[in-house]
Amino acid sequence: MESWSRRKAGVAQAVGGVVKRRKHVVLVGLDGSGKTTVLTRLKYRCYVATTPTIGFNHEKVWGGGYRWSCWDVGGGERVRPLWSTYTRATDGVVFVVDSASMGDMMEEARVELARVLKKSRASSLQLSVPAPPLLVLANFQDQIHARSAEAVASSLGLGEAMGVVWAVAPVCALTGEGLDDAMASLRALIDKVRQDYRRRDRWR
Ligand SMILES: Nc1nc2c(ncn2[C@@H]2O[C@H](COP(=O)(O)OP(=O)(O)OP(=O)(O)O)[C@@H](O)[C@H]2O)c(=O)[nH]1
Ligand SMILES: [Mg+2]
Repeated sequence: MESWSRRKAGVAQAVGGVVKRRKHVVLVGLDGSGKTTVLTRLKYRCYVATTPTIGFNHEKVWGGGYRWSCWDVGGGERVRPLWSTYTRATDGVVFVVDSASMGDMMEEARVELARVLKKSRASSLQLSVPAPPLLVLANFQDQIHARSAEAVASSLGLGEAMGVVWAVAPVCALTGEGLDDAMASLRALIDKVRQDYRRRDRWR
């Protein structure tokens, strides 16, 4: 009898493992910031030459020891209004930045980030789900003039007023440096947001 219930528990655990869903994550950011390079690096574990993304790319990838369903949306000015379609009800938003870019590009990134976060918060409110956390990838860290993660956070105006849980990770998509740590920290942010939301829900 005991061995039967233990076997049943084992089966339940195995099934639980299989049905556990991949976390859904969306890569957004200005054109040329390295989104597709990040995606292909996570998928193939090597550098793949890219061309500008017209629509989107989607891949199932591993990163930081977790499975992800990863959407990479083009960053050209004309397709940016489409970002919010992808960030709606996602588990996490990844904003990719060229840390070595000129000040006016950083300012453009700040404006676009604020815009996409505002829309993401609004749709989460509408769907009664927690706002997805934000991970900023401070990419191009191989460049000599690359800003540090702290400097990128400051240039993007990140702070408590953002209304979302956020973190900045220094990475280089060209070599893959920092990407696994970044994805692991995104997973931790997602878990924290879920736990906080459940805890708050219990007190309502
Ligand atoms: N040196 C360096 N080059 C990078 C890095 N990441 C990406 N690149 C290069 O930057 C260029 C643009 O990268 P993409 O990944 O195509 O940029 P994207 O954000 O997908 O651009 P769109 O699809 O137009 O939105 C490519 O030539 C990449 O090889 C990096 O960390 N360091
Ligand atoms: Mg691209």
